[in-house]
Amino acid sequence: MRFDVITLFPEQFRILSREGVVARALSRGIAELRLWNPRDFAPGPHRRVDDRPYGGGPGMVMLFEPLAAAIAAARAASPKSQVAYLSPQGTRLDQDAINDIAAKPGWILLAGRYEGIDERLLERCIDQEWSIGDYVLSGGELPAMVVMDAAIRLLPGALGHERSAYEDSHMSGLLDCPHFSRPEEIDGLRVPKVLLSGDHGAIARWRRQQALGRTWLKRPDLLAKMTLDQATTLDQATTLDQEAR
Ligand SMILES: NC(=O)c1ccc(NCc2ccccc2)nc1
Repeated sequence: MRFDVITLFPEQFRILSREGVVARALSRGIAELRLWNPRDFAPGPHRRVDDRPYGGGPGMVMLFEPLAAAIAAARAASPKSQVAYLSPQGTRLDQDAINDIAAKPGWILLAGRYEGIDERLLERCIDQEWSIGDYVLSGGELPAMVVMDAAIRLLPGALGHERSAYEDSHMSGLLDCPHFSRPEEIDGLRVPKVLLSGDHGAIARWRRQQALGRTWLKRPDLLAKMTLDQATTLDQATTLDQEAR
């Protein structure tokens, strides 16, 4: 999978190639990253990439021409990739959206700065607009890295243990179950007995019921997406959860 990122701050992306799942995927060729700086496409001696907004108001707007030229260069290098712009005005991403993103051959990600970009870029050059949440950051670079991390970890071979990506909570539409490791007892707090039983069926059931119970208590909105039959086991889970407490 190939990511082309258009950014005024390419140095920020060094962090991805240093350590962790994304760095390993990049070094193994499971994913590729290429950076494009709009300033390299800005004409004239001053190579301007931003200017004041028509109509007045605070801050600066990223100019059409350098971004359009950078996007065209990235499209030429990655003809199968669509262009996605990271902005608070974009479609909210969730795990389903990330799954779809990870299924594509590549993406050209546009990381905006300042107050945003000239609106005509959205008309002429951008295919999709995404938001990682309802808050404003100083730039689209971190959202771009969030999307890359969430998508790359789903690629075959990216995680040491394949199954852990697909057993993730949000992969099942539920929140995650509790996790425990050594020691068995900390300050009077013990590991649930079922996890020490070696009974993998009981353990799997307990984990599922815990995930259902937690989702019901903390994120009932996620349950709205689930079918009725799955939700009925919820009652059992909540009872079990009360018994376990
Ligand atoms: N919530 C997000 O995904 C997000 C994306 C970008 C961003 N900052 C850059 C920017 C600011 C204003 C207009 C367009 C881009 N902040 C948050």
